[in-house]
Amino acid sequence: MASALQLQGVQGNYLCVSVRRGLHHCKPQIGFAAFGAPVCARRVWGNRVAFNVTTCKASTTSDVIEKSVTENRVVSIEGETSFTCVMKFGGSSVASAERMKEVATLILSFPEERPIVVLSAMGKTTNKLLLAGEKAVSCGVTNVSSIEELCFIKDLHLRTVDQLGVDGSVIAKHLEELEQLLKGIAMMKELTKRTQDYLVSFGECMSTRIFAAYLNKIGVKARQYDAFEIGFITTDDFTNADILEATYPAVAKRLHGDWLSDPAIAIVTGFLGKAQKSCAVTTLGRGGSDLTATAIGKALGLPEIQVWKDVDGVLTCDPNIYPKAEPVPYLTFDEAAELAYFGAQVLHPQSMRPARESDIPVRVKNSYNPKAPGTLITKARDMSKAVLTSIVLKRNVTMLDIVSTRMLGQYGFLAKVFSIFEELGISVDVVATSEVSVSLTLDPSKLWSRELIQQELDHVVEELEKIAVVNLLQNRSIISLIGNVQRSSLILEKAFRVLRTLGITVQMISQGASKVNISLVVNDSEAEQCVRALHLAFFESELSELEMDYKNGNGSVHELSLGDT
Ligand SMILES: Nc1ncnc2c1ncn2[C@@H]1O[C@H](COP(=O)(O)OP(=O)(O)O)[C@@H](O)[C@H]1O
Ligand SMILES: N[C@@H](CC(=O)OP(=O)(O)O)C(=O)O
Repeated sequence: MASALQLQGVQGNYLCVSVRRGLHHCKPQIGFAAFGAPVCARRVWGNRVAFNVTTCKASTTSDVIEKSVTENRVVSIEGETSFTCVMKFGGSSVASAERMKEVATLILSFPEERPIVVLSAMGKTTNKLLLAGEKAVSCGVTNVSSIEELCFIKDLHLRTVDQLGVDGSVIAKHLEELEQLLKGIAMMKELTKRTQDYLVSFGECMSTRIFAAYLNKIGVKARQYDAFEIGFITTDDFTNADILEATYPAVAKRLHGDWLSDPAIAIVTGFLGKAQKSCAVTTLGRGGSDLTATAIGKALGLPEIQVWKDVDGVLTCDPNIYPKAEPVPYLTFDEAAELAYFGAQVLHPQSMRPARESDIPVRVKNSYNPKAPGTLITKARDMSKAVLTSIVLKRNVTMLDIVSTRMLGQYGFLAKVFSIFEELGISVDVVATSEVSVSLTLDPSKLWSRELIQQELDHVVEELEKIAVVNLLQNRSIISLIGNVQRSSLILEKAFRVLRTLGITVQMISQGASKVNISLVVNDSEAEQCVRALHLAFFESELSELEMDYKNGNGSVHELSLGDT
């Protein structure tokens, strides 16, 4: 019974709690009565309740706090007069002075919100910083000042400051330090992952300073924060760090405390953290600002997390592969996580975790088209009519066919295979097994952190060959069909009809335990064509379009009857 309540914190006269495990369907007092506390509900939103603690006995309140703490619940501070939502704007949304002005207008168009704003670096700044770092390794100290990417970054940020009419001093020190850092790299002729993280952090540090200065200039009180200074504690895995639990109470305390003493919109650097052991700046993996936003949402127990992009939400496939991709109105956390993990660039693979843990809805919106409804991501949705939600492509995957050299029925074969991957620290994506063989795919970049170099692959094969016959197949793609796997027969029937018509051989198929994903492995060279044809079959019901597309193809177009889509 006690586990029905999650303490959120005390603010002023209010004690805010999340009511969990179904109790939110009951009156909040019932949940609270689990602690025997005679209190009256002040305000209810979602599954959260704010109680006026001045109307209940102080000793009762501290009992609740103590009990929650000793039961090891997350204690975070939330208050009804503090922030109301987190809004994350990606690089494309803040790529120029013009875009920053539009984002400011957009934020101010929600006067009822008191947002925490998470920003990425401007435009392609992170890529440029990475390139500048690479060039610095070999260009020599005297040539650093003329590295093309450094000049571009300086020019972009100084121009933006100028066009927004804010004081250049907000970024002057950072630009100077950035050049010094690149000179240091040139001198050392080496760019470690740790230095690389420090290097790319300049992007978010500058975009947030410029934007906060602009808001203040137009009379909107804003305060800039570097995530690594306000409690974002991560592992020491530079370039792909993981947020640690200690982050949530620390971030909530800092942001909430500052609001209480001096209310201002918070402008926080996305993507960055502070390593627990070394205390150096870390990054959360490419696209990591989404994760910063959901972590802040969880820390403060906010009612909604908004992620603003340059597309009308999560789409039915990558619009760069197929421009007719359509927005998906609703997704579950599981679907969104799977989609992100299997390569949809639109969301960071880990970003759904904090939102799911705290059951906070995530809205993906378009900052270029704010009226579009976007995608709402929640714990559950009506799946009764859902078949396929989205098609995702992950390219440049390596596949391994591993056949045991032992007799049928040997136990421990799979365990041995996977222990080899564990020892070598290599992530496996998709797996299909029979009694004596296993086919699997390897993540080409270990969650975007580094390339699986040939040397490593050779080493894997060498190890596996001690127990099996191994066939290594490169240049493969995983096509993930994200949707209602309860209807897998329908999805597979339709998908295989499309692929047969195209003359494509599927080299592996796997249905994940998550129940939202069916993965097919094909050759890289065939993958985009497959995605387009599958999109046509699943999301565009006009048979005439199919006929137009396939009339010159190998198979019979009339076989591609769409059935119920
Ligand atoms: N399924 C998908 N839905 C939406 N966008 C996708 C999808 N797959 C790939 N993308 C790409 O992701 C981009 C948005 O993600 P990202 O560049 O990280 O945005 P931001 O920088 O604004 O955070 C889109 O412009 C689009 O090209
Ligand atoms: N700037 C970082 C972090 C990020 O989240 O960027 P974006 O929101 O533009 O994908 C990157 O490029 O990876």
